[in-house]
Amino acid sequence: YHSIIEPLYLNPKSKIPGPKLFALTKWRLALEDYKGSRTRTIHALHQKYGPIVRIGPDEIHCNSLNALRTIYGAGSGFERTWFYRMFDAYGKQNLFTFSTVKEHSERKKLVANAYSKSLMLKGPAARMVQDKVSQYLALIEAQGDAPHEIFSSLHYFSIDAITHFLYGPSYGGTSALEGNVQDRALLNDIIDPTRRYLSWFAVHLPKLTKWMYTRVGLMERILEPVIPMKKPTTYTGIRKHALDAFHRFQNAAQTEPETLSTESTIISRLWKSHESIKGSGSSALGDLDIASECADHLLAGIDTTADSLMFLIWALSRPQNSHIQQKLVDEVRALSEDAFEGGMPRLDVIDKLPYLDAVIRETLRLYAPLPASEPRSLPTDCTIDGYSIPARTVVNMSPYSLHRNADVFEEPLDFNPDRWFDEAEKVALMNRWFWAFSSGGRMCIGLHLAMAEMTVLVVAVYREYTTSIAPGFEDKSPAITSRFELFYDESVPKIAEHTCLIEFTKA
Ligand code: HEM
Repeated sequence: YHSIIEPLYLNPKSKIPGPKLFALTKWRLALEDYKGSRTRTIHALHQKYGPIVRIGPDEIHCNSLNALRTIYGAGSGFERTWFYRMFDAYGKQNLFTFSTVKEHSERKKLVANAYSKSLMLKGPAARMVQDKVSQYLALIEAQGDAPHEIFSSLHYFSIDAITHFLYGPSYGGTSALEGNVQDRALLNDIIDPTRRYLSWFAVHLPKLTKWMYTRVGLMERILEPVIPMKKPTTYTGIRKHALDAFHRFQNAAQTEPETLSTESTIISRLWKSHESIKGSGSSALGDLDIASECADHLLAGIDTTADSLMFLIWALSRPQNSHIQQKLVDEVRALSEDAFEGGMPRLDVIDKLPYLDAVIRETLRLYAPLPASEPRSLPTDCTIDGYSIPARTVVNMSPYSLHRNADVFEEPLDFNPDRWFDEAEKVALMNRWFWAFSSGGRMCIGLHLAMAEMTVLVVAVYREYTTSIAPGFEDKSPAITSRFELFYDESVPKIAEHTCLIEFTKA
């Protein structure tokens, strides 16, 4: 009764279309996760069953504007699920992992202003981005005519930018672009493919995973050959770097508090708030809360921006897209000298370049760096797309499926920035389906920082260079890891994991 009759015939979710085996056991979807085919399989289920599909006994997946508003609209009341708890750092929750609206909005108030568009366009953050882009150009220049591996170099760029934004140059800002070996090594555990198995274990067998990774001595040695990812596991180095940066900052703040008044970093904002409410009875931030918050933004800001930039440059470099690259080159080379300061693009000017915007938007549509589902749940019953959904059902939507709806995006697998110049009505519809940064209260807080990094780098690169695919890389798609899966361009025959070879030719 409990295993078959109730889930398949009596549960309100039994009315939702979908394959019976997925409705009977969560392990059917877990198998797709293990194979690394979750997102593509769910997309195929939508194509077969329609905009709402049951993907587990207590889990559904949606693909409609109506569901998007109901679940992810501002004030919807839907909460992040336990799934996000694997992003806690040092045993503390943070913006990414809070589930309740109250906890989340209290924390968000402390940092939201620092990520606002107006602060990003001018001031220290904009100068920091220009500085990192100029170091990126120096790296390409130093490479000469040899092909350049942009997966790594763009990760150097993104880690340097986000660490400087969070901690400033003195406490945790990295120098990977300038060749610092230790800082570059922080990225080593990101490229280990076994990180996908570790994610699978952490999500599907969390207690066993925790047990395996906390053993010491003989037991640790016995388990070593069977653990999903050898130690150090993903982000171990980055989390340690983040904690060290926090301690350096804490020392400085305690010994020379006057340094704080000149700092505009995220860590200094959190510290000031921590100091101002300490002892006042309100819930002050603990030391590790600050460390966890910064570590989380650090992790959120590395792969996302680097992976998007890599796909953007790769897509523009493909021979079939040379006309697209040419339009972008024409736009950025037509900019007047006023659009630059110290040789670097001024963010407040290039923010409004229409073709650049379309290229970035199209990259984030087709190659969203976080393409997979974003699980949420509601403490009460609700209705989605006409179906009754019991309280605490896990509901999901994904950029991958939203961005491949052929009724909205014609020829969805084509990289075509020109689609964003279609009739106003069509563009308005595409914008409503565009979901790379999520939406509502839990929308990406780093959106404007990411856009700043991408726009300055792309303008600076295409003002000075044209790019093409390096010989030997023509039939390969670069590929990125997101959770348990590898994502790449599905129309290209071969995959090159975590590598992308590009030739830069000076104008
Ligand atoms: C192209 C670049 C980026 C994309 C496409 C992106 C996308 C996203 C998405 C889809 C989410 C929601 C995830 C979910 O609910 O499962 C998110 C949340 C978040 N992102 Fe980004 N992100 C990018 C860059 C950044 C950067 C540079 C930062 C730097 C701080 C950042 C910080 C965050 C944080 C802290 C959250 C949690 C926000 C909250 O819950 O209030 N992201 N991002």
